[in-house]
Amino acid sequence: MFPTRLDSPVAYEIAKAMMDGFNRHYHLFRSESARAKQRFETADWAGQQRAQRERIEFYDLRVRECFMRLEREFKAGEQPMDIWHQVKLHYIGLLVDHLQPELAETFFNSVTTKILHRSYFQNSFIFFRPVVSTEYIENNAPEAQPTYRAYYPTLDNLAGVLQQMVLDFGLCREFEDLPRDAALVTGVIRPMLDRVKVHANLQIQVLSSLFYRNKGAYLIGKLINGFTEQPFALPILYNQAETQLRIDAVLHGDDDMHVLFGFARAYFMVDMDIPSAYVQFLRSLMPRKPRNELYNALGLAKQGKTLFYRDFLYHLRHSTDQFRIAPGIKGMVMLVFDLPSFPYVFKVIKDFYPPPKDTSREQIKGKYLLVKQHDRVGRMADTLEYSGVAFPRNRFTDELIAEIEKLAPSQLEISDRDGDGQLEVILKHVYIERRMIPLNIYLQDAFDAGGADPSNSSPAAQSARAQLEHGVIEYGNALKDLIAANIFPGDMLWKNFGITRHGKVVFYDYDEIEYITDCVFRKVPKPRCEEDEMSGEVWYTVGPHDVFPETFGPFLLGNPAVREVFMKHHANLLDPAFWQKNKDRIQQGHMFDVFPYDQSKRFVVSPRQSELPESM
Ligand SMILES: Nc1ncnc2c1ncn2[C@@H]1O[C@H](COP(=O)(O)OP(=O)(O)OP(=O)(O)O)[C@@H](O)[C@H]1O
Repeated sequence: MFPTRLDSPVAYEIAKAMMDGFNRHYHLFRSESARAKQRFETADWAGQQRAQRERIEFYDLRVRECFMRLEREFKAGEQPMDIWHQVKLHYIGLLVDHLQPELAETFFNSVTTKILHRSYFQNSFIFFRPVVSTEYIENNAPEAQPTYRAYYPTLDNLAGVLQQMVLDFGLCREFEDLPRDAALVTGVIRPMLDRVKVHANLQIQVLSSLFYRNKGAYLIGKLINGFTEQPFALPILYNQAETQLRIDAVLHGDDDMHVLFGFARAYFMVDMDIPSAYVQFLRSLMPRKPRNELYNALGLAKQGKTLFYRDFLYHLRHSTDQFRIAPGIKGMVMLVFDLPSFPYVFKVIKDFYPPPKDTSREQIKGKYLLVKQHDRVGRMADTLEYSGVAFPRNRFTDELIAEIEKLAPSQLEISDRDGDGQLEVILKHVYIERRMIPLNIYLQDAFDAGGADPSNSSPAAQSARAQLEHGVIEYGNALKDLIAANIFPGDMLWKNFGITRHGKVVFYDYDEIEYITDCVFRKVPKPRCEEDEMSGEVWYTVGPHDVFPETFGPFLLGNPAVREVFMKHHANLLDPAFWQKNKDRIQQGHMFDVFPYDQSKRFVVSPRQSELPESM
């Protein structure tokens, strides 16, 4: 299919313009990420959040810019296919020795699918899989940083080496007491080397850029001894007076790392020359984490999306089960389905929403976009948004097809789009997110196993009680973290939250989300007369942004065991004054800390804690 001669000058020019477009994108993306260091050093938290939000837009802006240049300068859309084939070969040539070839391939796909008719990108014209390897890429420029640095401590000088390792990041802000912190870190790391043979290769490898997010900077590395590798992260935060730095904890082991890099958190800002090398290093720390999620965590969401789709197609080819309506209570706004063998759910916005839902497709998309751009503080699932997704028809249950036909007919096409004789289900617009156990199901399982029955003391009932307690406490913690992030979930029912593999409660129903600062928290007014008191109806006027926290109880706390746990840990969530106090703080410009790790891991819990919503 490809030409044997590259004889078109315009083809080279188009390829070059496209590569220039990508290089400009990565340059801007990287500069913005690199500036995170300075924002951290000057404690510019509002700037850090703004940059995190704005950087998400960069990719689409650059794709549009490049598309317009190609149309303007080369009438790209009118070029015949044999010229496009030459464009691709030239582009591949330009990828040799490129430091971000996989990202540049994705950029080519984004631009060409905007220009060319669908039939071209069906026939493998775009990069369906990587053409250029990302292995062993190095930047040999003299000023280039290596991807990671290695340190060779002994058992005796570990603290000194750790101290040097931190200083090598050259942060222009003093530490309160770095020798103290290095000793504390040593206190956690040193026992990992107790009772094991110390091998000749004992070393610490650390990625050469810090990972910035909100008010923290994270040093990411691993301790290697023999064939054992122990991943760790050191969060660097400000002290209480916000004048000097300190190391706040040592996060280590699988769970800590997965929570830090979780899919429900904002993307990190990292100054990287060779992102694939960062991903490879991170994967050595978290081998079970899909590469798409690591690219996402690094802010390279388009690459994450590309890799997710490749993983998905690969999974489809190597599985035989059928898509089905997702377990749990059906949504009023979203039609949700999943493939049992695959850990994600697919969400389609319905065409009709029954009362009391008063919304529109555009409003719902707006809310999902808000979440994408907002700091998700580990409590709101990230979503991947796709349009025109095709699935094999024979993998859909008839029940699911009937459900889509009934509830979202405008989104559905069943056809043989690419003419290969296979019927496809093509969905116009889909959100995809990690599958969790809906919290209502999680609690129901605990009830079914006797967790809410105080007279049952069997081991199964005790473990169910622990499950119930964990779910309810974590639910309240999730609400409080959302408050800290200025988010009011709107619909707080258990079914709108899920439990992750690591036991975190995460919110996933965004259509009624509001900023806390837009809400009006009110006490339920006192009845004016007996008639008011007896009335089953709401007798007082309610504004569109009014929220009455005292009324949450009847919806949430019908079960006495649930009520008991909730009231013990989170009674303040039913108090309008609590919500109002936090709203005031946010309005005064305060940015709460949200820690991607358990409080018990912190070296010092500062008095600042008492100012925060109570879970934190
Ligand atoms: N990430 C997920 N993991 C597992 N199940 C999910 C997930 N997202 C949604 N579900 C299931 O699909 C149902 C509906 O999803 P969702 O709450 O997003 O829809 P909705 O239409 O916005 O709901 P509502 O009617 O409350 O507004 C949930 O109650 C849950 O059972």
